[in-house]
Amino acid sequence: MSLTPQEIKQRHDELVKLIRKYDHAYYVESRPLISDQEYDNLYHELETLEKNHPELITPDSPTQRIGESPLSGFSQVTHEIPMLSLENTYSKEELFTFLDRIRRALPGKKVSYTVEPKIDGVSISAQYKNGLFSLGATRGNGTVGDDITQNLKTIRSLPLRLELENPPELLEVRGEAYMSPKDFERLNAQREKEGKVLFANPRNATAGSLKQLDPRIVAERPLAIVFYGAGKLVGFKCKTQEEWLNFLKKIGLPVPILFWVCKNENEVYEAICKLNDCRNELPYPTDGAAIKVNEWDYYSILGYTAKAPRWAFAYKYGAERAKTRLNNVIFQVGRSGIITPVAEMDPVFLSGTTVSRATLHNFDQVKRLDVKIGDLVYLEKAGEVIPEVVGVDTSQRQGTEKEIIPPEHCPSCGEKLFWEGIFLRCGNENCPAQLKERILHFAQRNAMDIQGLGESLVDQLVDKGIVRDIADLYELDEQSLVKLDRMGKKSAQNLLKGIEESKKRDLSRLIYGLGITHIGQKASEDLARYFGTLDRLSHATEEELLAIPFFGEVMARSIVNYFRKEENRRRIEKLRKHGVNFVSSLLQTPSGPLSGKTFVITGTLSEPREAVAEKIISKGGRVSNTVSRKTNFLVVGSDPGSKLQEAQKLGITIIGEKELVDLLKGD
Ligand SMILES: NC(=O)c1ccc[n+]([C@@H]2O[C@H](COP(=O)([O-])OP(=O)(O)OC[C@H]3O[C@@H](n4cnc5c(N)ncnc54)[C@H](O)[C@@H]3O)[C@@H](O)[C@H]2O)c1
Ligand SMILES: [Zn+2]
Repeated sequence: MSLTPQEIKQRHDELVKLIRKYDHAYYVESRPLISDQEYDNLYHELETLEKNHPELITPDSPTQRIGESPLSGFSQVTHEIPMLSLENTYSKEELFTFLDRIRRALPGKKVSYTVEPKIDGVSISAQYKNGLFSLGATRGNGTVGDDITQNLKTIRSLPLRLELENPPELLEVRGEAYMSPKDFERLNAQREKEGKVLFANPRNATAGSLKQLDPRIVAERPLAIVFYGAGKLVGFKCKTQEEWLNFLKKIGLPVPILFWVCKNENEVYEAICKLNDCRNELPYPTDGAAIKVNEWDYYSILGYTAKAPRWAFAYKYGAERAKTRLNNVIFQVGRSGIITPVAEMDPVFLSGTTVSRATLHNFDQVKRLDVKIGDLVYLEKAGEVIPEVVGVDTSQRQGTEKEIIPPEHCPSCGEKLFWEGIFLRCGNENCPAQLKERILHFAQRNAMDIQGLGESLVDQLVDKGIVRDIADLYELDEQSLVKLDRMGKKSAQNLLKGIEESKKRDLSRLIYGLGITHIGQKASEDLARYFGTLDRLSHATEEELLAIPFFGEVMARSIVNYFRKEENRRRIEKLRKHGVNFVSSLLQTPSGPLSGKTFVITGTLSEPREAVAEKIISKGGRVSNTVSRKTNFLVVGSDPGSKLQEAQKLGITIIGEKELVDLLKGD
C-alpha cells in the first residue's frame, strides 16, 4: 500500500516531532529515551521521505541541522570551518553504495581510504596558537559552539603545549572527548551509592560532564580525549589523512591507536571487520568505523551536505548476528538470469523476525566463506536487507558436511548455464523463472505498484502461458483471471483496477520497473528528471547520458543497449498502446535566463558545488559532470581540474564565479 499525500505529510510531521523530542532528551538532558539504532531508523525514514518528497523539507527539519544548540552560561565560539556530523549506515550494501558514490564523483582518480574507530564521545575542537592550547569548543550546532576551554584543561590527556620545534601559527585539531567503558562503570557505581541519577552510556556521561559550568566538577570526572580531524590550519599543510594522524601523534596529541589505510573498497570492508573484532579492547567506546577519503585534495571536489562531508561517513556496528544450521542450498534464477545460491536453514530469530532463508550472493562468496551444507553458519541482517550468511563456525565441523556445487542446468527451464565472470547465468530469454522475477519487479511497490499481483498469481500467469511479457499484464481480462486458482470475481476486478491504476505512475517508476541492468531507483529518477519522456530517453546517446551527474559508462551503455533491442522496443510500443504514462512530472522545465544552457563546474567555489548547481538549475540551466561539445559554459573556481584543459581544447566559454552571478541575474 502506498501512502496518500496526506498520510505522507502526517508521517513526516510525526517523525519530525519524535526526532525533536529525542534530540532534546539526548543533547540537552543527556538522557536518551530510545537506543541509537532505533533513533537512526527513524532518522533514515525521515531522510528517505524527504528525498522522495523534497517539498516537505523545511529549514528547521532535523535533517537540515545538527542536534545541539549552544548552552547558556558558556561564551560562544564561531567555527570558521563548520564542525559537521557524519552520514551513517548499518548495512554492508549501503557501505558499498557510499564508496561507489565517492568513486564515481572522482572519475579517473586514484582514491585510497582510511578506516578509523568511530569514537562514541563528544565532538570537540582544540586550538593551538603557536603550539599552546588556547581555545576549546564543543560542536554546538556546527557553526557556533560553547567555549569549554577551562573544562578541557582539566583533561589530563590533553597537552597544553605541543612537542614541536617551530609550531605553526594555528593548528585547530578536532576529536572526541570520551569516557572509557571501565571509568564509566565506576562513575555510575559511585553515583548509585550517592543516590544520583545514572548516566545512560559513556557518551552521555561525557556530554553531561562537559556541560558543567564549574571546572572543578569536570576535573573529577574521568574524561579523556583523542584527536583525528583538522579545523583551521595556518602555516601548516598536509596532503593525506594518514599523514595527518601520524603528525598528530608525533606532536604529542592522543590519536586513535589503530587505523587502516585501504587501497580499495574490499580492503575498507576488511578493515571494518577487523576493527569490529578488536574494538572492545580499545580504551574508548566505539560505535562504528569512520571511513574517509585519504587524499585531502579531493575534499573540495566531493564537498559537503548541510550536515556532513561527502568524503567521509560512518559504518555503525548495530546489526545483530545469529547462528544456525544450514540444511540445504537452492538455486534461484533472477530476472536477468543470474543464479543465486540461497541457504535454507533451521529457523532462527534475528533482528525482530524469524528467518529460515538467507542469500549466499554468488559462488565466489560460497568459496570465500568456505561454507558447506550441514555447517553452523552466522547470519546478519542490517536494516531492511535480506539476511545473508556472513561466516561459518568451522570449529563445529563433523566431516560429514557437503560441498555446494554449482548446477549445470537452469533449475527453471533446463537450459545449460554459463559463467559470466563470477556469475552463473541462464541465457534463455523465455526462461519462466526470469519472466516471473521481471513481472514481480515491475509490479513492486517502488516500481509500478500493482496491488494484488503477488508471487503465487504470477506463477500461475506465467506457467499457464497467459503472460509472456510484462506488457501482457495490460491485456488481462476478468474472463481469463477467474479461471485461476483462488481467484474470485471480486479479486479479479481488484487486480484489474490495480493494473489500470498503474498506467498513471510517473515515468521514473516505469523506467525502474523495466528492470534495465544497472539502473536502480535513484538512477531511474535522474533519468526521468533529465529526459522527461520515455521517447526522449529511448533516443538518448551515450554522450547525453554521461552528462547526468553520477552516471558512468556502464550505466549509459546499458540504457542505449536496452532501447536498441527489438524485443524491448516492441514491449514499449505495446505499453504505449495500452495507455501507460510515458511522461515524468519530475522534469525540471527549463524556463529562465539560463534555459537551454549546459554548465560544467570545476575547482573550488565560494560555496559547495551542489549549491551552485542548484542555482543554475533554478534558472533553467543544466549542470553536467563532463565537458563535451554540448557544454556552453565552464565555471572555474580555484584549483581547477583537468576539465579546464578539456574545455579550452573544445573552445568552450570559460567563466568565473562573478560572471556566473551575472548570468544568474539574467541578461
Ligand atoms: N538515542 C537517541 O535518542 C539519540 C538522539 C539523538 C542522537 N542520537 C545518536 O547520535 C547520532 C547523531 O549524532 P552526531 O551528529 O554526533 O553523529 P554521530 O555521533 O553518529 O557521528 C558523527 C560524529 O562522530 C564523531 N567521530 C568519532 N570518531 C570519529 C572519527 N574517527 N572520525 C570522524 N568523526 C568521528 C565526530 O564527533 C562526528 O561529529 C545519531 O545517529 C544517533 O545514533 C541518539
Ligand atoms: Zn532458465
